Amino acid sequence: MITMENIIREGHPTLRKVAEEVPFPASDHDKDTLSKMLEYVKNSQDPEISKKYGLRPGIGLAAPQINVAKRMIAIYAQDEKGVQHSYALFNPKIVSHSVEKSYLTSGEGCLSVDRAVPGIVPRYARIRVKATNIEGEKIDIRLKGVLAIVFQHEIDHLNGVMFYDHINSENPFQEPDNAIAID
Ligand SMILES: CNC(=O)c1cccc(C)c1Nc1nc(N2CCN(c3ccccc3Cl)CC2)nc(N2CSC[C@H]2C(=O)NC)n1
Ligand code: NI
Repeated sequence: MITMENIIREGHPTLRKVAEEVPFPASDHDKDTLSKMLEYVKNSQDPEISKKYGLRPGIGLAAPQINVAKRMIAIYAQDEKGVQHSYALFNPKIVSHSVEKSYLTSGEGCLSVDRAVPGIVPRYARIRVKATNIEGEKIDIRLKGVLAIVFQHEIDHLNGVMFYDHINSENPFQEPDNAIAID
């Protein structure tokens, strides 16, 4: 299982690399890695398992965070209706997005960042993502709310981008124009 020892922290060069596309069909090794990434995110949200293994909670994880420079992400999050969503994806790509922005009013955290970095992280409010799931099926999904935010945060990791790269350094709490605040 993946634990915090497997998660690299800011300063490690892999976090600033552009990750490689996963060739198809995905190898059993890559499928196993992606499955373990989803298992981490689920475990990290379980009070007993996260306590037992000292896991920091998260709703998303990208392969570069476990020092694997491949385009793989795992997401386990509830939408605003409380519906649980689970994604283990190869080669996710944002194919279109809204002009309108959104942001988490409490800012963003990252399992590879062992400090709070206060500030508003402007994201696209709605995105369309194409990817291949762990079963090898092509998916084409439209996302909004927290799911849109976590997808953008994790896809950023595949391009060597950290959430705080988006924070306005002059005024970290400046609300972006035309943006939806998400609590
Ligand atoms: C600096 N302020 C803050 O961190 C911050 C502070 C307050 C609120 C928010 C909303 C903040 N922001 C923030 N909180 C989260 N969690 C809230 C707690 N939760 C969780 C915790 C326990 C059990 C189950 C779960 Cl579900 C896990 C997820 N996650 C992210 N991000 C940014 S996008 C990727 C995602 C991620 O997984 N990061 C590790 N941001
Ligand atoms: Ni992160």
